[in-house]
Amino acid sequence: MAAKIPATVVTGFLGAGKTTLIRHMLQNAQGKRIALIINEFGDLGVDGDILKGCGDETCTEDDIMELSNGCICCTVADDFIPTMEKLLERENAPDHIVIETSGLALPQPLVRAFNWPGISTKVTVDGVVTVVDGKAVTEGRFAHSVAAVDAQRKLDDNLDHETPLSELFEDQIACADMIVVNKSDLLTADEATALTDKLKSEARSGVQVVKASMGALPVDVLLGQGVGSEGDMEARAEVHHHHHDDHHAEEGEHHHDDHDHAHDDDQGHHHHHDHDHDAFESFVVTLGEIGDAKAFAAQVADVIQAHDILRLKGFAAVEGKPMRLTLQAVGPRVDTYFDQPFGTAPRQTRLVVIGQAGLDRSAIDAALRA
Ligand SMILES: Nc1nc2c(ncn2[C@@H]2O[C@H](COP(=O)(O)OP(=O)(O)OP(=O)(O)O)[C@@H](O)[C@H]2O)c(=O)[nH]1
Repeated sequence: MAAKIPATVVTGFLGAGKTTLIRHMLQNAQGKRIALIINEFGDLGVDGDILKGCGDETCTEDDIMELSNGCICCTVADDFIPTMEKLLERENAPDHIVIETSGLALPQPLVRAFNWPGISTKVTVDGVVTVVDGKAVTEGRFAHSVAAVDAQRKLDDNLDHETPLSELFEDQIACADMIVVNKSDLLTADEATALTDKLKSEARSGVQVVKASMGALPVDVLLGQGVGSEGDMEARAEVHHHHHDDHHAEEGEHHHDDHDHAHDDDQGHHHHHDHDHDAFESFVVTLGEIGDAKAFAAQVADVIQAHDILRLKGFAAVEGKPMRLTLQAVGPRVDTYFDQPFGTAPRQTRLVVIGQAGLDRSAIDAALRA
């Protein structure tokens, strides 16, 4: 049986920066063929056009499918599943599928849909990425414009949950495998750290929380998480939701404020986009042979934990083994397997370490050598 195609679910409120993040990903896809499924809303949705105009040859118009019949999680069976089936029937299957949910979608029903017969054998959820508007959340709102989120809600006839924003936010956090604190260019370093720590404490253990500006994440960090999220739905419990008759009055009072400031961000006064490239760093550690594969994997897991490493991958030479040990780590999970003989290549261990800027390279290096 062919390997399952990995699918990444990108969720987060209206304006959090999902489209910006996906656009950055497409422009840095390194030849990966990515198909997009976008959940759009009437006039508010221009994401498809933005992404089609990204001009990247790894993503042609044919690779973008739009679901415009309303909230993806409320129309899973009618809309999402058939679209997915169509995509999977194609002759040249994509390397990766990325699904952008609308801001109001509950991610859980969508992820659960990957357990459906006909889908479950062909695709797996690589990871759920929740994009958070760092500025708005720091200021105690959830979205840049709560009024715009409410407008989106009203436009959607198919939306059958009137979940308060705070609960939607909790759901999006509870379902995340990676949380992106976006718009960190609008935060002070202290604010960004405080929010990151808070979200880490609220998320399930092992969930990566990363800061980003303009969704600029290395594609290696974003894709290839290999979680299989559909397999552990119990861990991603939804908070208790009230349906239909709920008046979610608590949100009403913010409307005026939001209106006044609705376009602040578009002025660009406080943006420091030239810092984007400093946000992540990677370096290579080269070692000689290692003694024992299992012990080394455990050691790597400890180093990852101690130094907040996002990704670590490469291969190792194991004493007495002719094969190369491939090592892939996402957060605290380390996968290893022997992939090919070294042949004439030097029997070295080479590991690429990826993390947010500020990694303590010499300490990491020393810990991996220990
Ligand atoms: N300052 C700043 N602005 C950002 C950042 N990321 C996105 N934006 C801006 O925020 C606005 C919304 O970004 P989008 O990527 O469209 O957000 P979205 O989550 O896709 O929103 P919808 O598709 O409408 O749900 C745009 O004007 C972006 O340029 C960021 O990191 N910093």
